[in-house]
Formats: sequence, structure tokens, C-alpha cells
Amino acid sequence: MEEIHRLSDWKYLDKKQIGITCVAFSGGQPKGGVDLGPEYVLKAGLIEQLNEMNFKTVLTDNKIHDYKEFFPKSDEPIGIIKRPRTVGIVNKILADQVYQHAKLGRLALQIGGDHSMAIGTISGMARAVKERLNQDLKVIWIDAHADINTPQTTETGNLHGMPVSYLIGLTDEKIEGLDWIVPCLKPENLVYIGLRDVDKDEKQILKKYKIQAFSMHDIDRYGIGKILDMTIEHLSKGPYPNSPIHLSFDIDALDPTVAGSTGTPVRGGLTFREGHYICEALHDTGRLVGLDMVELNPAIGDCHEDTITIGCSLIRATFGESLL
Ligand SMILES: NC(=[NH2+])NCCC[C@H](N)C(=O)O
Ligand SMILES: [Mn+2]
Ligand SMILES: [Mn+2]
Repeated sequence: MEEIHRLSDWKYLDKKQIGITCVAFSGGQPKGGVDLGPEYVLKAGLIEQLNEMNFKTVLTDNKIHDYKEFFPKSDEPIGIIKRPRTVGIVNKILADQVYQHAKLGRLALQIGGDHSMAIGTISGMARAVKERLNQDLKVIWIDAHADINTPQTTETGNLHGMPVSYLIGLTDEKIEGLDWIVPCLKPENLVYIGLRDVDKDEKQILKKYKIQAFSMHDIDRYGIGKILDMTIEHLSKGPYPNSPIHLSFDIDALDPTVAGSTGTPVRGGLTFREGHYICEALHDTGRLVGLDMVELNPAIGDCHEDTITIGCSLIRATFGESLL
């Protein structure tokens, strides 16, 4: 039987159990191969590595999910938005999978898959945090992109460029398949790190909602150490300075020379160490409850092994792999 945990703070969290959900899904963007991310990460030995670190791991349904049995028979674009019903149903199920782990006090790790899956992962985690602690979830979004386009501002129609706008609730337009999403993220509870390819309208949105965003320019200026200090300080404002944090890590935040197997690479990104420092510093807060590792696409580039290996080591760093 599951232990009954205290509800008064996040200490109930069983920091030795990780619920892992493998999201072999690529429908939020046009390129094949990102659905292979989870398979490659598991083949690289991630579960064994986490077990070696003394974690008990629970793989959702003991398999990699492609969710294909839930795909609608047809999914015509709605306006410019591509595959809204498919992205919608996958995320609805994913939200529940993450919620189930989180409500049992497990850390939740989601391996992607394209970044549209953060609609589900963060919805599920925020629901669990609300229910257990009556607190709002805080989110750190590591990415070259802001992924905050709305159906009105998107130029590509790819939903992996829009998850944040759905999580915050920036659009009232009810699009079939996506109409179940309940806004669960307040703009002040979000921090971006690594931005360098932000669309014009997205810049307006970041300004309008006063979202804390650290670009590569800011990292050059202050150094990654100070950026993390400022990030954690920002997420410690408000009535619950220790509230839980979810980390959504898009591998394209790293420089393409470091991790090039990803669908929308952008030059001038994070170094290997900067990426790991972020994970280590967040582990040290003791507040991390969830991690998404997304946009690993082994079908792109000729050194996908590096990208997969780095994905694994970022995950281990987030869960506290010690360097000494
Ligand atoms: N998760 C990602 N890699 N997103 C890239 C988004 C690119 C562009 N801003 C768009 O809206 O399509
Ligand atoms: Mn990105
Ligand atoms: Mn992204």
C-alpha cells in the first residue's frame, strides 16, 4: 500500500521514486524521428543509470507510448493549426499519466517527443500540486524558443510552438481537441532560460505579461550561475517561497555543436556545462517535482548518439548525480 503522506508541504514527495512516461509523439511538428527519442534514451541505459543512483523507477504501463490507438481517424487543420485533435487527445491522456505518478508522490520524468507534450505534462503536474498542496506550480522552460505562440500569432501552425500559451490561457478561441485544456500556469510563475529565436509576436506577449525571460545575451552578460540565482529568486516570490518546480528542457536550448539532433536547431546556444549547471542548480533547490526532456530527434544529424547521451546526463544531473 502507498504510504500516506503529509499534505502540508511538498516533503511528502518520495524523492526516491521516479515515474517515467515515454512519449513517442511527433504530431506537434512536421519532422519524423522525434518520436524515436524515448526508445533511444531507454536503449542508452537511462533506467539502469537511475537505478544505479538508487531510484526506484516506475515506467508508465511498462511501455513506450505512441498513443496511436487514440488518434482520430482524420485530423484536418483548423485554420493554420495542424493536427489539433491528435495533439489534444495525446496531451489529455499524458496529463492523466503524469498526474497519477505525482499524486502518489513520485517525481515525474517525461521523455519526448516534441514540446507540444508539455501541455499534458504541466497540466497533470499542476493538477496534482493544486490538489495536494493547494499551491501553484512553478515552471522553468529551457529552450532556444519561447513556444508561446497563440493560434492567432503562429506562423507555422505547429503546436510545439504554442504549449505555453495554452498553459497560461492566452487564447479564448476553442479549437476542437484542445478545448479540454484548463489554464494552470500564471505568467509570474514561469522563467525562460536560453532564448534566442523568438517570433515578433511572441516578444510582445513576453512583454505584455511581464514574463521573466533570460536570453543567451543575458547568459553572456551575467554568467549561468547568476542567471540561476535570479531564476530561483524569481520563483521564490509570493506566499509559498518553496513551492514545487517543474523543469521543461528542450534539447535545442543547447548549442547545435553540442546536441545537434533536434528539429529546430539555432546557433549560439548553451554549452554542455551551462546545460548541466542548470539541472544541478535546480536539483539543489530540493523543489523539483517534474522534468520533461524533449525534442531529441535521432533521425537528424550524424552524431545523434551525443545528443541522446547528453539527454541522459542532463536527466541524471537533474535527479542529483553528484560530480564528486
Ligand atoms: N519546441 C520547439 N522546438 N519549438 C519551435 C517553435 C518555432 C516557431 N516559433 C514556431 O512557432 O513554430
Ligand atoms: Mn526549442
Ligand atoms: Mn521547445
